Amino acid sequence: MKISDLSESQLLALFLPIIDEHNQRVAQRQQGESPVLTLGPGDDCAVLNLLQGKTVMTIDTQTENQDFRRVWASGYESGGYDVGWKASVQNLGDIAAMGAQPQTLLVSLSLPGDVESDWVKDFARGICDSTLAQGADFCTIAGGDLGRSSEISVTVTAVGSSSGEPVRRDSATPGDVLAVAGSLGAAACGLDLLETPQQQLEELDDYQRFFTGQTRPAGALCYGLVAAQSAHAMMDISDGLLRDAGRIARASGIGINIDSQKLAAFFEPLRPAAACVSAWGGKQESPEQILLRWVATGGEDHAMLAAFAPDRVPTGFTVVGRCGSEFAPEAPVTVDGRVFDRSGWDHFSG
Ligand SMILES: Nc1ncnc2c1ncn2[C@@H]1O[C@H](COP(=O)(O)OP(=O)(O)O)[C@@H](O)[C@H]1O
Ligand SMILES: Cc1ncc(C[n+]2csc(CCOP(=O)(O)OP(=O)(O)O)c2C)c(N)n1
Ligand SMILES: [Mg+2]
Repeated sequence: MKISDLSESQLLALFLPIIDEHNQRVAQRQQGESPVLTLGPGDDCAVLNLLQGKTVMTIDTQTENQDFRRVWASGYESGGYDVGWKASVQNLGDIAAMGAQPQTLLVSLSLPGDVESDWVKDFARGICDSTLAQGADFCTIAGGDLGRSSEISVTVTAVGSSSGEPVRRDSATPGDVLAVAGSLGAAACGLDLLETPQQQLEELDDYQRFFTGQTRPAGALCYGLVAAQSAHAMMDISDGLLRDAGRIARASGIGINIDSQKLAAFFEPLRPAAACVSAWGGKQESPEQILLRWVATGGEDHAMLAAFAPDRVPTGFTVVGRCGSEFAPEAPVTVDGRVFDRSGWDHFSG
C-alpha cells in the first residue's frame, strides 16, 4: 500500500504505536526518577519536565537525493529504517558534542504519495533502534508532524540537557591537542561505494559491509559525554575533519595543524574499498589518496572532535593534531604544515 492510499490519521496509526512502545520502554528504565516527557505524541504540544541544568537544542534535515537516495547506483535501496537511523545519529551527534545528554526528539516527515506505507513503520523502528544503539537509553520521541511533498524530507529536532556548562567550539587554546573519537572516513567510503555501479563492486569481498558507514553510522554519543569532563572545545564531524576543525579554529581564534601520520590509523579498515574505488576511477586517484580524502574530508561519521590539554585526553580519543597560537583566516587548518587542497562538504558548492 502507498502513502497516497491512506489518510493522515491512518498513517499516524502505523507510526505512533512504535513510538509509544519506545517511550514506554524509556519510562520503565527511568523507574523511580520523575519522567522528562510528561505528555508525548497526541496533543498540540509535548510537555517536558527538564528538571536541572542547561537545555540544548538542535535540528537537522535529510532530503532525498541530497542526503540519501531511495535507490543507489550500486543497487542498494535506502529505506525508512536507514533514514530513521541516520536522523537520530545526526541529531544526537550535535547533542553529544555539547557534552549533553539527549532527552527527546521531534520528528517531521514530508513524504511523496508513491512511498510505501511500510516506509513510515521502518522509519519509526530505525530512529528508535538507533537511539538505543547509541546508548541514549532515556531519549524519548515527543512528537512530530506529517505532510505531503514532492520528495522525501525528514527533519528531526533534538533536545538535550547538560548538568555542567555545555562545551562550545570557541574555547580551544594554543597548546591543546586535537583528538577524534569514533570512525572517520567510513561514511565517505560508504557513499563512494553506494554510488559505484554494482558490477564494479563484485571484485570487493562482502562489499555491502562498507555501505553501513553511510547508511547506518554508529555515531559517538558516549565519547561526547566522557569528553565533557575535560574538553576545552568540541563538535561532531558532519562535514569532514578539516572543514570542521576549521570551525573550531575560527571560533577559537587559533591555528590547527593535523599530523597526516596520525590519520593512518583510520585507513586500515577502509583499504580494500579504496583499492576498488581507485580501480573503478581508472587509477586517477591512488588508493592512498582516496583514503586520505575519505578520512580528512569525508563527512557524516559524526565522530567527536575535541581540543584537550595534552595530559587530559580521555580513553577512546586519538590525537590527530595540535592547536597553535597563529590564526591564519585564509588557512586556519594545515596538514603537516601545508594547506590541503580539498577541505570538505558544502551543501551549496559541494
Ligand atoms: N536556517 C537557520 N536559521 C538559524 N540558524 C541556522 C540556520 N541554519 C543553520 N543555522 C545555524 O548555523 C550553525 C551551523 O549550522 P550547521 O552547519 O547545520 O551546524 P551543524 O553542523 O552543527 O548541524 C548552527 O549553529 C545552526 O544553528
Ligand atoms: C545522495 C547523497 N549525496 C551526497 C551525500 C553527502 N553528504 C550529504 S550531507 C553531507 C554533510 C552533512 O550535512 P548535514 O547532515 O546537513 O550536516 P550538518 O553540517 O548540518 O550537521 C554529506 C557529506 C549524501 N549523503 N547523499
Ligand atoms: Mg545542520
